[in-house]
Amino acid sequence: MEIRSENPSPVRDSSPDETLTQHKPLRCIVKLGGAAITCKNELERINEESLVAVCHQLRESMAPAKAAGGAAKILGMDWSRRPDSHIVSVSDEFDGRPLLDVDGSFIIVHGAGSFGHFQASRSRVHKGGLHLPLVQAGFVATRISIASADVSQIVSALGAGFVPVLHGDAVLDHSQDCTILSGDVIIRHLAKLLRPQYVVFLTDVLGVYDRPPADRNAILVREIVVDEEGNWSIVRPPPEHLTRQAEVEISVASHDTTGGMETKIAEAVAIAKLGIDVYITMAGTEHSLSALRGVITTDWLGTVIRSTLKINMV
Ligand SMILES: Nc1ncnc2c1ncn2[C@@H]1O[C@H](COP(=O)(O)OP(=O)(O)OP(=O)(O)O)[C@@H](O)[C@H]1O
Ligand SMILES: C=C(C)CCOP(=O)(O)O
Repeated sequence: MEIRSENPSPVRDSSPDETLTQHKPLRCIVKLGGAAITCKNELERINEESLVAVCHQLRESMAPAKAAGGAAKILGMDWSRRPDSHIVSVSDEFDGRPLLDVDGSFIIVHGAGSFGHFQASRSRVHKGGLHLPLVQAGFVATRISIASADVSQIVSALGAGFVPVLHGDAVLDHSQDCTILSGDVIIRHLAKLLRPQYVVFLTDVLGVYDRPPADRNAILVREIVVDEEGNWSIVRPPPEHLTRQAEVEISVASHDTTGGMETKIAEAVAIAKLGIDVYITMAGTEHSLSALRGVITTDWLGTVIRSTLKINMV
């Protein structure tokens, strides 16, 4: 079974030789899904409660063992809160460890959610046609709707101990001149280049269901395996427990320009094929914290997507 993303990928695939070397191994690439951190059906509205919860969990997961779960021991230098002052604020517990004292081996990619998708879908930027005035206008409007991030220096930023924060965008494209590049696709390419230990997709539902989760009979798919060819199959619950056996039915919001859950599964499968475990779960829950830590227990709720090769090796 294979799901193909509707959008052509504007990012060129790399050969294994192009795998980038870094100072220390990348622990995790995490997607903060737009469905979780924004109110995806309301134009440009952040879901602050969810975003704050996710940020706390990220900080907890990234903190070195000494600080995990305890008081933050970080040298703060946030001038943005005091624009007329150059005073450096130092947390009371500061004990001489360096600025940004986090385990820097994380990359965060956030979804657009209610930013970008509305503008892009109204002007059909994801379908190409940059010569059309409406598409040109939509291309600009989409880019204005989300703040920019410098993607080109990810490895240097990691090497310097920073946590790169990226996002999808309206981009120029070889095959249809312009399109919308999803954060989900960016993650697949980064995973191929940087080989994180695991990848986490946080969204507004617990994982992949056998049908749209709005259906109250929908069943959570707990585990999907991917073979060497990239074909995937559900192993937990056993397919015979599912109404549609090996298939999942997916609905995508009309203003979603990047394929919604369908794209996420396709990208997650491609990542798992590389031998990298992928966890999809709900943001701001105990399950997202476990996923961010890379510690999955039997009572964990979410969808694990992993390679059959890895399972055979265990
Ligand atoms: N079979 C399914 N299983 C799981 N979720 C599904 C399914 N069908 C539809 N969905 C919907 O997919 C949505 C999550 O996908 P979506 O791409 O919107 O997530 P996101 O990554 O958080 O958002 P964004 O792409 O804006 O960053 C959920 O809101 C859910 O209702
Ligand atoms: C500008 C847009 C709409 C980027 C979309 O990225 P995604 O929400 O990660 O799929």
